[in-house]
Amino acid sequence: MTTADRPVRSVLYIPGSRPRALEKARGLPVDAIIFDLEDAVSPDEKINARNTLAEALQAGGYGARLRIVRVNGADTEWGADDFAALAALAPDAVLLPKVNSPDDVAAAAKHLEGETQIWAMMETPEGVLNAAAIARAPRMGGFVMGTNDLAKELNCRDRPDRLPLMTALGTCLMAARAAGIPCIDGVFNAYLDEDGLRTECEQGRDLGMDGKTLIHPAQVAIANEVFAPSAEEVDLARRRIAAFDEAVAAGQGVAVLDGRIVENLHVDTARRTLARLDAIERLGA
Ligand SMILES: CC(C)(COP(=O)(O)OP(=O)(O)OC[C@H]1O[C@@H](n2cnc3c(N)ncnc32)[C@H](O)[C@@H]1OP(=O)(O)O)[C@@H](O)C(=O)NCCC(=O)NCCSC(=O)C[C@H](O)C(=O)O
Ligand SMILES: [Mg+2]
Repeated sequence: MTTADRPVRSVLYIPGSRPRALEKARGLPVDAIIFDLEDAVSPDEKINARNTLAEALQAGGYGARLRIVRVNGADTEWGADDFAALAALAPDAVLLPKVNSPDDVAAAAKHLEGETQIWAMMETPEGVLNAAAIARAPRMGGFVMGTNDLAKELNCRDRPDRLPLMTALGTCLMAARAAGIPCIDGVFNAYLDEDGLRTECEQGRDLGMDGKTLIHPAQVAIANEVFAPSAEEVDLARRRIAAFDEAVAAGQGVAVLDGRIVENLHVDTARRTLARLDAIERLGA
């Protein structure tokens, strides 16, 4: 399974400075973990967090979960040392904060060896405007929406329907899809509000997001459920494929199911739904 087609329904941030949380994550059913050295870690904990995280990653135990390390920006006093530490941490991907242009990615790529991918935090207006080029930059493996920073930069209001963020979410999603990389939705800050989280996950799923970034274990089950194909979607996918196969066998190019047409492109979507289900089941196994 490549990172482009593996499930990334639940992507949990863990501050690198919290040993208990780093331990707990080994048993959480998350698809991916962002081990954070940036905004979840206070300046006086930065060096300690890097060392604590190195110990945790070297000890291992994270199984098939995608291991992503978010470093501090190259323009900060910690960025260069974070990057230097990556060789020993050997994560699947490094997540760059506040990416503004493909040049930011190219500069980071020069310091990486092996297969390590680069993922980009999409959280600045300039980054969003350059999303298509960033998505095609060297080693680019995925986008993570930074909706808190975006809201700050846009000076927009915090609305439950996220209307002010829709342009940025749609632009980044479009760029990610054109480049064939995943796009993960931003965090829902009220981590004990299950109904609010579910509504926002549903919205992200409706938009086409691949998963949700999370900040607390209590959010994992809802993201895993919403970003997996539902029983109804799986049933419809199977019936569409069967109806189309039957139509083709009868010499027709279009089938009709439940009063709606089914064309080739709907069958592609149906097959993708079933492939997603398979990938989730394989990851669980
Ligand atoms: C929000 C928190 C500070 C709450 O922590 P805490 O008070 O410890 O919560 P609980 O007591 O309810 O925790 C229960 C147990 O769960 C473990 N735990 C808590 N959080 C995590 C976690 N993220 N990963 C793994 N495990 C976690 C606790 O250790 C407890 O375990 P146990 O002792 O066994 O019972 C805290 O959740 C937290 O710090 N969350 C992460 C915050 C974070 O990472 N923020 C930065 C990312 S958001 C961002 O920057 C996005 C982007 O850049 C943007 O711009 O939008
Ligand atoms: Mg941010």
